[in-house]
Amino acid sequence: MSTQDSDAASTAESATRTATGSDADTPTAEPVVDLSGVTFGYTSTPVVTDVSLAVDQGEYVAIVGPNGSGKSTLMQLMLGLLEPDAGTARLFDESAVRFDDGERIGYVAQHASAAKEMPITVREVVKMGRFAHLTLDRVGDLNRDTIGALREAPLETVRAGLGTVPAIVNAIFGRLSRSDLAIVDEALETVGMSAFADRRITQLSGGQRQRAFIARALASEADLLVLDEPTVGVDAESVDAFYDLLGALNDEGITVVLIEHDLGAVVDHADRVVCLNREVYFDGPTEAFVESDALARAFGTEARVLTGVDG
Ligand SMILES: Nc1ncnc2c1ncn2[C@@H]1O[C@H](COP(=O)(O)OP(=O)(O)OP(=O)(O)O)[C@@H](O)[C@H]1O
Repeated sequence: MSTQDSDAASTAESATRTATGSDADTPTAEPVVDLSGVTFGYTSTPVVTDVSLAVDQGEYVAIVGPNGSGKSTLMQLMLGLLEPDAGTARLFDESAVRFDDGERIGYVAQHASAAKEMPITVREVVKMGRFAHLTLDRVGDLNRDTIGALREAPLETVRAGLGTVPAIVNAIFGRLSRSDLAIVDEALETVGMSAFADRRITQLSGGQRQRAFIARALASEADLLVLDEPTVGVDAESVDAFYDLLGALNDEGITVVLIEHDLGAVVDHADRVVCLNREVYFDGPTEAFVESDALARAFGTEARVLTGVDG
């Protein structure tokens, strides 16, 4: 496999795209995600072994692999939620575990199930995307403890999906400015959820809920969208709409990294595929992935069923 060639091609391609989000005029020269020789195990047995992987700004990368192959673990290593046992993980050119600029990342966690425990509306979920932009002068008379917790909130929001303490959420909703609220409205409109803005998140279909989380990521004006199996449990029509939206965001320069079990969707939408089964079996353009033997090696016979490819 010639990953170097493909890396060079994707780097060149991404360099031609226009950046948006908080760094609109200053495209990042360093990779957005940079894993080098990363090994990690929950026990003494590694579930991710010697993975090196760089994602440049503007790329659209799908991570695929069989169940239990380490995809979610790899994503958590990318985000600094887990620390490598060996190797290095960097995010926006900082150590991933120390990275604390939550506004740059929109993370849609697998199933986003935490929402079920929080009786909040779609609009409130999306407002949470603005928390990372609140500065101390805008939180006014909140007491010291709340401010301390608040400063943790953006990262917590990113890292735990919806893991922000409700009391803090309530305390800071009132601190959002008019322009914050306009951004929230725009994000809702972009994902086609304006009509559902005041509906509780628990009263949505899976596809609608995922769109609400995408809107939260949009409202945060993230440069990097990281999505862990975002279309699980989502009906076919909503999946198409979801991918249209993701493609449009990527066209605007937002970097997309997603784990997707549906290889048909990967082939249709992603520019680059990383095929994982504890180690990297393939890393390159989607077309080359389809023609490679990585599927068979990483998935075994499962691959044909997943792709509908006979060969
Ligand atoms: N918190 C954890 N503690 C211990 N082992 C874990 C933990 N999370 C995952 N594992 C194990 O690590 C391995 C990789 O899991 P991971 O969730 O990263 O795989 P995956 O490719 O995302 O799987 P799936 O496609 O089924 O979601 C599996 O064997 C899993 O059982």
